[in-house]
Amino acid sequence: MIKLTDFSIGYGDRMLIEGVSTSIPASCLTALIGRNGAGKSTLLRAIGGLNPRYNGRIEIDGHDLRTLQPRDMARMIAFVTTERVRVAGLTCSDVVAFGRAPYTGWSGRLSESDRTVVADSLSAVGMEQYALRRMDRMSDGECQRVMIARALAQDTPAILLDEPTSFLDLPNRFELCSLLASLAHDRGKCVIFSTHELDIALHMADSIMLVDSPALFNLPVKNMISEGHIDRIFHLPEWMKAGMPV
Ligand SMILES: Nc1ncnc2c1ncn2[C@@H]1O[C@H](COP(=O)(O)OP(=O)(O)OP(=O)(O)O)[C@@H](O)[C@H]1O
Repeated sequence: MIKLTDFSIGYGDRMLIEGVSTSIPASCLTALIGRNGAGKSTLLRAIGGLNPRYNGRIEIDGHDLRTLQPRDMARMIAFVTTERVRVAGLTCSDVVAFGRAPYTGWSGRLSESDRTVVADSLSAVGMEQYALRRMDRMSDGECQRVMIARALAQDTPAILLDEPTSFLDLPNRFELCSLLASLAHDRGKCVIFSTHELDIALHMADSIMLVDSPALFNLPVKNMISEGHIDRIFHLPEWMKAGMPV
């Protein structure tokens, strides 16, 4: 689904990731982890088409990212950032409807089928009853669900999320990750989310991408643990190691 070939990225003389080739498949929930400043957001933004200053090649479903037109790109990848859309007066439904922009004409007018997609997307994240509620009156957890509904409405094979669980309490973190897992497993999407929550990454994801600058490891969770990468990078205390999946 997403393929990096001889991929390098950095700022100035500082390489964050260098000479990496790897693939991230569809139907897979991948957690992107690494220490602070390792380059997680930089990598995610590059894959999402928001940072073209990389070397090598990024392919989405066989298309070179550099050759995709913005509208085609928006039909391939949805990006959920930590920013919240809280424009006064906008309803949740309005915000989710933005996700249909790659499919509507210049007027942005929604067809009947666009409206159905918006309603279905809100329903998929359990927010159908919030459709007409104002975004500026949503809690962080509710807001995050609406932003994911917007990504769903974009109807892309890949969804990238930059730290989607920050600001959420523990039950909501696990609930949100369960939702992401079901999008991957039941809808066949390629879902990549960056996180600092190691327990969530290790217990909820199928695969882990670990930025160990300038290397990038991309392995199933169990291999990532058994090969010692987690221990080496995060220096886990014994009590936490005991709770890791084996
Ligand atoms: N526009 C920029 N120009 C120069 N350096 C940058 C720029 N953006 C980020 N950096 C630096 O690149 C490094 C990686 O940043 P990035 O935000 O990708 O890391 P991260 O792994 O997401 O970090 P965190 O876990 O702290 O959110 C950091 O040292 C950061 O200071």
